[in-house]
Amino acid sequence: MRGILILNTGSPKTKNREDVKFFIGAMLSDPLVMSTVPNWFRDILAKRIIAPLRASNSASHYELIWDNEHNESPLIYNSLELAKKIQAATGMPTEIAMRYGNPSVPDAFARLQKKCATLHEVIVVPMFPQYAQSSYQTAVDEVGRCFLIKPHSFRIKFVEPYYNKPGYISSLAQSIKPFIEKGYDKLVFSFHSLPIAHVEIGWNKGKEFDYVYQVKETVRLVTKELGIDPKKNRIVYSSAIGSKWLKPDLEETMKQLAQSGTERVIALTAGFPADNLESLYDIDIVAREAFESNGGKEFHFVPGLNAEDFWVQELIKIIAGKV
Ligand SMILES: C=CC1=C(C)c2cc3[nH]c(cc4nc(cc5[nH]c(cc1n2)c(C)c5CCC(=O)O)C(CCC(=O)O)=C4C)c(C)c3C=C
Ligand SMILES: [Fe+2]
Repeated sequence: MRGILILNTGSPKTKNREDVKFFIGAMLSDPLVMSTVPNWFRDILAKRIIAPLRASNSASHYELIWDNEHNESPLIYNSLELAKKIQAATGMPTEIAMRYGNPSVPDAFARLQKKCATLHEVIVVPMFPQYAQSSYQTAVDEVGRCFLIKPHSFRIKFVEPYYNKPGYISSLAQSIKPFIEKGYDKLVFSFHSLPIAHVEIGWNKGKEFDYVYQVKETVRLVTKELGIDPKKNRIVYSSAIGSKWLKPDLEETMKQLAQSGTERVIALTAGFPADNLESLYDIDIVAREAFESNGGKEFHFVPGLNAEDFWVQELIKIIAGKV
């Protein structure tokens, strides 16, 4: 029997400052995330300097987007819902695991084995449509490390970034279409920003590792699928932590669009299939506020694909490509 592991970055255990600090420290002490800092200094910088400095501000953002009804971060809740639906639709045991924090990869492996004693293969599905060393690579490396640390009675296979897969493109198009039909001036595709140094490493390796190429391909294919005017699109980047990161910036672009007379904007992230801090806070709160307070009239946020039935069906087809 095969099993499925839905893999993502992770979220703090709670929205409390201490848990947020722990999560930020874990993320930033990852050499694939903070790669320009010497090894001996990375942990100190991440856990003792940046995390304590950033934690209160970041916790206040989590406070605004937290799923209080389910007492969970939206990212974890959405991932659990997706896993439940995939398991129900395929009959294959399905679990979630996070690169940082919980649920951890070893725990997810154990739960899959508990669900199925005859498990012979686990298909790992990193929930990153575009490749980045700080998202896809570090997550699959973690799965590899946890797999090799002790003997397992199953093998593992990885789903590759699906930035151009028809099922991802058509799902995005389907989620955007109702907003397009109401009329709009600009369609803003937001992606997580990256340090230029990471972008260059990927670009030198080729298209398979080239974040900006994959971002542009996703947008080109969705535009084609929707049959809309590419001149009304904007690609922007959010969450930059420094000047030498990918631009144009989401918030800055929203201000400029509003100030130059754009009235109706549709905004979404095509870089995160599951809603999280980056979509619910950066787009639906910060970008909305930047647009509306600068004279913009209508701001429409397209929710993530999360556990939408049409996406579940298409993701299963993407996963089946690995079977
Ligand atoms: C496309 C996926 C992601 C990329 C690429 C990525 C790069 C990246 N992130 C940081 C720093 C932080 N990321 C944080 C949270 C966070 N990041 C991603 C995804 C990508 N990150 C997710 C899904 C999350 C969790 C969001 C949630 O809802 O919980 C954080 C903590 C939150 C905050 O304070 O903003 C930090 C810090 C760097 C430095 C980086 C590339 C080098
Ligand atoms: Fe991040």
